[in-house]
Amino acid sequence: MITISEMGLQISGKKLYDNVNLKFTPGNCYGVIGANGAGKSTFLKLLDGRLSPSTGEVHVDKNERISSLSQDHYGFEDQTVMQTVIQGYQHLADVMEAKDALYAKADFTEEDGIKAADLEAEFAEMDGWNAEPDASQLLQSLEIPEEMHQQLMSELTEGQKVKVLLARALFGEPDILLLDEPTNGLDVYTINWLENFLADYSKIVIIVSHDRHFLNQTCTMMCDVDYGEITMYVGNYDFGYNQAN
Ligand SMILES: Nc1ncnc2c1ncn2[C@@H]1O[C@H](COP(=O)(O)OP(=O)(O)OP(=O)(O)O)[C@@H](O)[C@H]1O
Repeated sequence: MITISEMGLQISGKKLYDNVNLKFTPGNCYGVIGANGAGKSTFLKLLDGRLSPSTGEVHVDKNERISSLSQDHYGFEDQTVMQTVIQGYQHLADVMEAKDALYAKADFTEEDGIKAADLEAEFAEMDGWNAEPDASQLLQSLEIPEEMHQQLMSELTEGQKVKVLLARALFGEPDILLLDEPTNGLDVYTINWLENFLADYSKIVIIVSHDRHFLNQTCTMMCDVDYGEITMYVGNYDFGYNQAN
């Protein structure tokens, strides 16, 4: 769950939000709407900790993992497709790497054995043994075939990169999924696929999008950012629009 209490934010002397109080609960998909420059993307940055509020609090339950869709299409050029997806679950990727480094040691000590056992337990708890098959399945359902999974991101087309970054965000069932303009650069087939994926998702999803059709298909709640306030209402985009007019 995410709880926002008396939250305010000023950027460069400009008040963006004032005294915002909201709760986000699992099983809901929230659409964030508002005029250009109202503060929709900045709101996502407050949720995933890239920004801190000037006043009040943004509280995320301990042990809840947040995953954000990366907008940086060229940020992973020297990684393989598979690495890019798995690193979306950073802690899992770190444990995988630490384990591999330990086993690669020429002078593996008793102490290393104890460390390795701890890492193995943590790895199993995160369902690490299924990480590659799960990532592979996710990629294939996004039409990135198996023979591309060990290719470097630099070898992919722009459209393929967008799909891999989407797989990276969705990988490992994050507790909180933040999607800023997820339909940008996606073909109609993939947009439909994502709509179906989100319809079945039981965690918290928060989407910033100008794509009204997509918001109508996916959202159960809307957050309207307007003049420093964020108002939450039940329903999808059209439902809220009809209520307000
Ligand atoms: N790091 C920053 N420094 C200064 N101003 C910023 C910074 N980040 C955001 N802003 C300003 O805060 C306001 C909100 O920006 P934000 O990108 O959140 O808006 P938005 O609602 O997502 O807009 P759009 O729909 O155009 O993407 C804008 O006026 C923007 O210029």
